[in-house]
Amino acid sequence: MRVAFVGKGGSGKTTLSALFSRHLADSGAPVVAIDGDINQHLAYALGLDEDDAFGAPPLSARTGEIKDFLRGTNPRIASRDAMVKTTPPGRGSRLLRLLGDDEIHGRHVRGINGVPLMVTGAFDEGDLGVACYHSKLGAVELYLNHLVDGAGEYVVVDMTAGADAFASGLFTRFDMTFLVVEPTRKSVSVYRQYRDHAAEFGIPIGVVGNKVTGEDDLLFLKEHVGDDLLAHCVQSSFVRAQEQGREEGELEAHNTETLRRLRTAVDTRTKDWATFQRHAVEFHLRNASAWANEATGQDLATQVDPDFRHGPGALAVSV
Ligand SMILES: Nc1ncnc2c1ncn2[C@@H]1O[C@H](COP(=O)(O)OS(=O)(=O)O)[C@@H](OP(=O)(O)O)[C@H]1O
Ligand SMILES: Nc1ncnc2c1ncn2[C@@H]1O[C@H](COP(=O)(O)OP(=O)(O)O)[C@@H](O)[C@H]1O
Repeated sequence: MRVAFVGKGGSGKTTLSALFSRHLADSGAPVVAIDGDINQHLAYALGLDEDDAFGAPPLSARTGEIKDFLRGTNPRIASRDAMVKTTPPGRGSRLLRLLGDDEIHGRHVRGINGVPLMVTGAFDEGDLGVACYHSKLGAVELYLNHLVDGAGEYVVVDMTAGADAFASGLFTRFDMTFLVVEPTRKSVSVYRQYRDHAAEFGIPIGVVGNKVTGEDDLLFLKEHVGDDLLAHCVQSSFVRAQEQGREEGELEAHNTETLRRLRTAVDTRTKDWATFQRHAVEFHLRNASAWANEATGQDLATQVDPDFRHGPGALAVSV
């Protein structure tokens, strides 16, 4: 199952992505966390020392190689240059198992305190004015498009909620999207925007309140978020201590219960591979006509393999 944490910057996406990934990993579940936030902090939130480097290349540094690997022998994708981030898998494409023995997991995953993590890479000065952050997310979208994950396996992506998420089909690649919302008007307005986009495509979302300090905060969230409010985290002295470099205490019981509820919300979803692939194709065709046909000089609609059925059955025959 794939889970995204989105929200306004500073709302606590990274913190909750780290706590949730750790919660899953501690239970023994296979999990891959992915840092897709413009502020690349997830490794540190998982406990990497501030002075240490992550130690594996960011996905965005190897988008070309990743395209070559994933296109495999798919005859509809002639080269890496013809493959864009929305190019859906077809017969001959390489499909991935979670944490499988393949070059993407092998090269890009590093375990941080027991949580396998991949990172998209920082938006650096070289990118200013020449690229948008969504270019960094292309490899994540390709990874998710080619992954065949099962129940009880988890991918947790820490992601910005900005327009970048909607620049491709990335926001449709998840079984559940958790919107992290603080009890503030700004945070609620980001929720409303995201909710409206998600509703247009039938994307399941749930709101997680965060940094709740009392009854007034909770009432504010209930009033503005209503039934979308799945659970909330209270202001956490455990999180604050970690931020201050102190490993002490345990996560508050209320917050642990919230993590359990989030897991239940994910576990009660059922995978619908046909809809997943339909969305992939739909967004590929949109991107093809909006910019990608022109960018590649090809008719990218021909990349769609009408006889490909995504899911565990396709994995069995993948190269
Ligand atoms: N949604 C959307 N709308 C308009 N233009 C877009 C969009 N997505 C990507 N692009 C531009 O296409 C170029 C390649 O994009 P990416 O590097 O993100 O990805 S990929 O080619 O799909 O792998 C790249 O342009 P250049 O930076 O000029 O190469 C992107 O800015
Ligand atoms: N429940 C919480 N209790 C205490 N501090 C929190 C909580 N959630 C987030 N924070 C703090 O708020 C700040 C922003 O959180 P972060 O996860 O980096 O946000 P985002 O990823 O959405 O930008 C960090 O300093 C983090 O430690």
